[in-house]
Amino acid sequence: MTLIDGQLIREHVKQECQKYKSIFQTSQKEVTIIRFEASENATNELRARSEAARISAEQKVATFNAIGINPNHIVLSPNIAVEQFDEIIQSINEDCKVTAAIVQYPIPTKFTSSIGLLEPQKDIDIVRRKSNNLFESCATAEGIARIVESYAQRDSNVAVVGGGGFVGNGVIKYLEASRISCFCLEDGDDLSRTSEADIVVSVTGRQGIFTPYVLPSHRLIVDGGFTPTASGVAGDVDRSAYSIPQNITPVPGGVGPIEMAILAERLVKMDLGVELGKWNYQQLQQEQMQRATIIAPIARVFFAQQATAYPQSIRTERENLFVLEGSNYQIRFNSTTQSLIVARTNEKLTLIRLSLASNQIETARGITNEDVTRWQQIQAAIDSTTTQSNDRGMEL
Ligand SMILES: Nc1nc2c(c(=O)[nH]1)N[C@@H](CN(C=O)c1ccc(C(=O)N[C@@H](CCC(=O)O)C(=O)O)cc1)CN2
Repeated sequence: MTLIDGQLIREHVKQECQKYKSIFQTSQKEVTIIRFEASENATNELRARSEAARISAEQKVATFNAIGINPNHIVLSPNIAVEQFDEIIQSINEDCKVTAAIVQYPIPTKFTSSIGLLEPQKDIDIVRRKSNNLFESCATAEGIARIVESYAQRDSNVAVVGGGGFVGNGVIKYLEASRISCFCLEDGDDLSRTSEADIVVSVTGRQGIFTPYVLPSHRLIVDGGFTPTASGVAGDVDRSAYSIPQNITPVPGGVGPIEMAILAERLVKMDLGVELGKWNYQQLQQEQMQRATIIAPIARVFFAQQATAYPQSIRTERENLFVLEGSNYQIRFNSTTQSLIVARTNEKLTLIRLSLASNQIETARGITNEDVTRWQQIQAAIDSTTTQSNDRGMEL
């Protein structure tokens, strides 16, 4: 089983967007993200969906910030008057600084007709549920279809479980446009019919419905569920079934970050009319692995050398966690898991995770060609140690 890393795609698209960042920053364009709080008498299910909307909205804020667009995150009470909400939508339509707007689902029913007022050219996530001349369906549906395309073969058949809903319906439209054979199953249908497919997409939002008992071995499972629970976030696929398919998008870390990548691509298209190149997950992954294969051994040797020659340069963050930090990168060594992590200083994202026990690269994402060049310079500095080092060792 291989876990498909949605963050790898998100980081790739973020990098692609960097060349437009200064244009966005200069123009001071904005994206509005509107979210409703759960009402006091909301059911537990509705509360969970509102919490998912909050998490998703915060991910959007981070994504838009990263590419130089100002996010304006508005949180509304479900008790405001419909006329008040209509005015908010009208002001978005009239404000030329606002490039795009997203209203997070769930949307209280009394506001659903107001969504139709949103200017179609600003509807980046097709929340009006009507395609505009830019996009066919919501970003989640496009992201799921793009992952399926990365794995589909000529004779593939895709089961879309929850295919009658908004996201599922969008997935089917995208797959049909790409001439990928698919069929729809509804929540409540016999899930064993997924055995007719080599790829399964599940967008029911029913946590853990895919247990090992209903899941034969597939080429790919795309889990579009996201249900916050007391013990963490759950997808439609039960954790106990993760080892069965050949490839699976995990929750969290799968479809969520892929959706953010699609929104970033869409923003570039909406605001600048630029269509970014289509990514293929397996190609991106290969590229990242190649870059990580160059960097990981350099990081390993560098950490070992610094730990031996300049032990004072290693910070003990926890009993089992030792950190070497430079102005560009951090190397973290976990003595319990025997793994080495390379990250950028001041960023949480793991670029590379290397298992020292197996010498396997377990994670590789967000690595640019510039990173490879920098690490090759570090390698050159290691090779000519005495000329480059000072009493703290070499700069990372
Ligand atoms: N108009 C829209 N409404 C809503 C959307 C949306 O995309 N457009 N999303 C849903 C909630 N949702 C899926 O159903 C969702 C939840 C979370 C994420 C996400 O980015 N998750 C990340 C981060 C997880 C974390 O920090 O714990 C991940 O999976 O890694 C995306 C979508 C609500 N309404």
